[in-house]
Amino acid sequence: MRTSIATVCLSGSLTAKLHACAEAGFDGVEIMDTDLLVSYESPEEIRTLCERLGLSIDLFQPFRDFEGVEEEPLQDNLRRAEEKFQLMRRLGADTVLVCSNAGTATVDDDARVAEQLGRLADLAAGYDIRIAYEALAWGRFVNDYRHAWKLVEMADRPNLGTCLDSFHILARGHDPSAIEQIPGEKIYFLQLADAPQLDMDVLSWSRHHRLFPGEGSFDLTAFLTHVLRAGYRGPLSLEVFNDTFRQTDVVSTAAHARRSLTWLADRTAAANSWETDRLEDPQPLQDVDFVEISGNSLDDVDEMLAQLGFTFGGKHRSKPVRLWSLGESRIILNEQSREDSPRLSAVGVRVDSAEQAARRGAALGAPAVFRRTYAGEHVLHPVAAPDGTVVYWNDQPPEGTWIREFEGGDAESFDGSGRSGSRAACVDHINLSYRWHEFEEAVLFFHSVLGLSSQDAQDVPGPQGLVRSQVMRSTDGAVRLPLNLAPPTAPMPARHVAVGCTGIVELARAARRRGLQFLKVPDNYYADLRAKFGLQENFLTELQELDLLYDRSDSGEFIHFYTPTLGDVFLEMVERIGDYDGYGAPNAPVRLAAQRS
Ligand SMILES: O=C(O)c1ccc(O)c(O)c1
Ligand SMILES: [Mg+2]
Repeated sequence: MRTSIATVCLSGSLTAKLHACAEAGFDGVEIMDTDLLVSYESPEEIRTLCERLGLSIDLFQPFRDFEGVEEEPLQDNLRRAEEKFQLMRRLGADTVLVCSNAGTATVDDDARVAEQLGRLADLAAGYDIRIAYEALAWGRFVNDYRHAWKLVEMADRPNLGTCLDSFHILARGHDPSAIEQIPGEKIYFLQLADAPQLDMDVLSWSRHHRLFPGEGSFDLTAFLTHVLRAGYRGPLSLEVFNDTFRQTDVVSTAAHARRSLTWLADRTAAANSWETDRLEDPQPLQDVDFVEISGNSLDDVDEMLAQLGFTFGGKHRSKPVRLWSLGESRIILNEQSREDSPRLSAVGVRVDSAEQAARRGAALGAPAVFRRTYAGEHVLHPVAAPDGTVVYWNDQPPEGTWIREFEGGDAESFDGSGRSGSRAACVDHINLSYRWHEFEEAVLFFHSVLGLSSQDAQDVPGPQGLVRSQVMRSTDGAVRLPLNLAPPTAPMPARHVAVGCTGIVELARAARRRGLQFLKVPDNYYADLRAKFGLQENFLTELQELDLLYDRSDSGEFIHFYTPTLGDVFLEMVERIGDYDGYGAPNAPVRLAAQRS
């Protein structure tokens, strides 16, 4: 697989972009005219730099609005084109992108448009240039790839082909299967972009909200399958217009972009049982092994866990690390940390093969994390998520491995198996928050490295604007990670672990007796609950006395409460009744506001 990327995806000067593309391992680039015209380097200097960096210039995009015009403007368009062909000769680029006319077209006549494209191709032939004609989703008369291909076929020139762009095809809901009817050698170029499903005008959607493959909701695996079945063998090129990516660090965004193509090629090969470009398959996730909270003094967290009814599982025999558990939920407190305040620092998941999972992570560029282990200790293979949260894979039952390294736990109720108490508790979900420039990369990481799939994002009103919440989960829901994105200037929301339990009302009452203060819920909330659900008065009073929150769906009920925030982390206890499958989203504004006051 050859890979390429449009320079418009990235931030900075053209030379900085080219260096970053080479460093990320791309084979080539698409250069947009604007990137060149704002550069002080001559076309020859850019050509030499690309050669030195091992990058080919796979596509150049120098003008718009060529075809579908009357003869007089066409003459001027041909003149413009010839100047750009001369420039391409200096640049060493041999394929030019011509987008369907979105601005000046007045002629809706396929025969005349095909004839005009033919004249352009004949002019380009004198410069050994190929024309790749692309249907923009908002083209005036040509906005469907099948129409663009028909015009190319009608013009019938040896140096005229088409450029397919997944965004224009999938955003319009056009069936991509007809791609297989285009001869592969006539598909001159392939541009790939994912996008979230948005209900907005397609031009703004395209210019601001495209995403790298694996981060949105387009079925790019099926799309690429059609293109490869057609016989296309050119580069997979990313053309992702996105305001965030054009502001983030160019080197890390280029690496992030490159990983999205590794993921897409792997999943497409896997879906078709092709041998090439395959990685190890993602390991199905069984459940959450543990969650780790770090900080250099975690006494407050110990106290809070004891108040919640967690059992002390012992101290690690060689490190300042402690274990607490409630049922199957295990929380590790790690004081080997330079950070003052507690933060959620690691998540362990259980899989069939930790080594295979680690190999897939490495192939997708997830940085390996070194954690000191001593003789006889279970060796894990952690990697870092984009925000630094460490992810561990474990393929052994916890009682057979790392649990044994903890000594001096509460033997009465802690049976050494990692389980404690009789409550059927487990980690229900882990809520992670991201800064504006980390979010998409985190989605790609959890999707590609851990094999989690995205559910539809929701916007939750917070005190400083909408917080985007997107749940990533394993197929059976055993591992669920709601990811939160705060508005750019708002403080980062704290992260939290939600522990599922039964008998939450008694659990809350016992925690109160042990002195735990919950996050205070306003009385107005309970008046609203009464109006919304018509709850029994004594149940409502019980909820209110204990600061419990409540939600109900067609499939069940949800009762939950939050602890105060310690440093950057807090806990939530949740009880799911029936088949309730959400996260209490209607209550999130209450939590976000309470945490700010
Ligand atoms: O938004 C645009 O103008 C634009 C330009 C070139 C492309 O290949 C494209 O997909 C969109
Ligand atoms: Mg395009």
